[in-house]
Amino acid sequence: MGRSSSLRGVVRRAHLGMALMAMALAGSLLLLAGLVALRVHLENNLQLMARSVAYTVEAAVVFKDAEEAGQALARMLAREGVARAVVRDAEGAVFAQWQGAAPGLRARTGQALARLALLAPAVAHIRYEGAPMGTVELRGDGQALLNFVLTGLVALLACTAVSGAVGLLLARRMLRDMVTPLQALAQVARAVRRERATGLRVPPARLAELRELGDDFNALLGELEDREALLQQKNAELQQRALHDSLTGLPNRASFEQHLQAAIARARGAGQAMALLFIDCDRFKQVNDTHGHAAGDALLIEVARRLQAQVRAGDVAARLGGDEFAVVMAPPATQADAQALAGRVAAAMREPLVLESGGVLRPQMSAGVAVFPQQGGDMESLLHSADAAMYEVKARRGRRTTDVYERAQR
Ligand SMILES: Nc1nc2c(ncn2[C@@H]2O[C@H](COP(=O)(O)OP(=O)(O)OP(=O)(O)O)[C@@H](O)[C@H]2O)c(=O)[nH]1
Repeated sequence: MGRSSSLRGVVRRAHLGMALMAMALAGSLLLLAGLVALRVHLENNLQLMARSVAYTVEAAVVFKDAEEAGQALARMLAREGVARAVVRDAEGAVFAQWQGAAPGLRARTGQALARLALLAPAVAHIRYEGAPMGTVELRGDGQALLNFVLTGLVALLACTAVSGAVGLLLARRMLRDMVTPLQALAQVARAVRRERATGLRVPPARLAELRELGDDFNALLGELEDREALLQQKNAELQQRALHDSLTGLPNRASFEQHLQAAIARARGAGQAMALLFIDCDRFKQVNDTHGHAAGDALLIEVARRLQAQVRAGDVAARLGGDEFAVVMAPPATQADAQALAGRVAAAMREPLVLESGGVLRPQMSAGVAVFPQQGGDMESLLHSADAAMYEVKARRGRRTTDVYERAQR
C-alpha cells in the first residue's frame, strides 16, 4: 500500500501550486503583451529616428561628404538604442555607417532579443528636391527590450514569491478550520475506543459541515454513553440477582459457597480457625399454613434482618433457601466466637414479630455450629457437620425454643 498523504500536505500543495501557476501564467501573458506593445513603440521610435537621420545626412550625401555623414551618425545615435546605422547612396552602395558600443554579453543578448521579438530595422529614404538620393537603415540594439524583460522577470519573481506566501497563509488558515476539528474528532474517537471514555465530546467547529459532523458524533457518543450506563445497570442487577436472594436481599447459596470456600482457604493459609453457623426455622410450615404465605415471607425477611444485625463485619450471613440460613464466620473465629454468635442470634430471634394483620409470631430457630478445622477440613465436611449439628438440635426442639448444638463438645 502506498504512503497516505495528510490533508495538511494536500491542501498546502494545492494552494501553493495554484498560486504559483496563476502567477506564472498571468505574469508570462503580461510580459508577452508588454513585449508586443514595447516592440511597436520601439519600431515607431526607430522609424522617427531614421527619418531624422535621413534629413540630417541629406546634405552630406548630396555633397558626397562621407566623413560628415559618419560624424552626424555618431552625434545623433549615441545613447539612442540603435545598434547599427547604414547610409546608402542612390545605387545602394554603403556611403557611411555607424556601429554602437562594442558587443559584450549584454549587447549580444539585447540584439538576440530584438531578433526574437522580430524588431524590424527602420528604413528612411533620403531625397533632395524630390529625387531619391539614398537610404538610411537603423537597427535597434534591443536594450530597451532587455531592460523590460529583466525588470518584468524580477517583478514576476517577486509577485510569485508574495502570492506563494499569501497562498501558504490562506492554506494555513483553511487548514486550521478543517484539520483542527478533524484531529479533535479522531482524538475523541481514539479515547472512546481505547478507554471507553464515552463522556468526552468534540468542541464545535467553525465550518458548518464539520460542526454538523461533530454534533452528530457527539449525539452518537451520548447514545453510546446511555447504552453503556444501561448495560452496567443491567449487569449489576444480574449480578445482584445471581448472587442474592430476592426476598431477603441476603447472599444466596451460590454466593455463600464462594464465601465459605474463600474463608476456608484464608483460615488454612493463616493457620487460623473459622466457623460455620447453620440456622433453620422450627415449624415454619405452620406459619405459612396458619397466617398465610405473606406472613411467612415477612418472618423470613425479619429473620434475615436480625441475623444480619448480629454478625461481625467480615462475616457473611446468607439464606440457603426456604427457611434455612447460615453464617460464615471469617477467620479468626473460634468455637467460643461461634457459640457467642449463636447465643446472640438466639436472643435476637426470641423477640416477638407483630404481623401487619395484628397477629404475633414467636419465631423458633434451631442452630448448628461447625468449626474449621476441628469439625471439617473442607467445605463439604464442614457443611455436613453444621447440618448434622443443627438437625440434632431440631430433634430436641420440644424442650427449648432455640438451641445450639456444639458437636465439638460432645
Ligand atoms: N412464605 C414462604 N414460605 C416458603 C418460602 N420458601 C419455602 N417456604 C416454605 O417453607 C416451608 C419449609 O418447610 P419445612 O422444610 O418442612 O420446615 P418446617 O415446617 O420449619 O419444619 P421443621 O424444619 O422440621 O421444623 C415449606 O412449607 C415451604 O413451602 C418462601 O420464600 N416464603
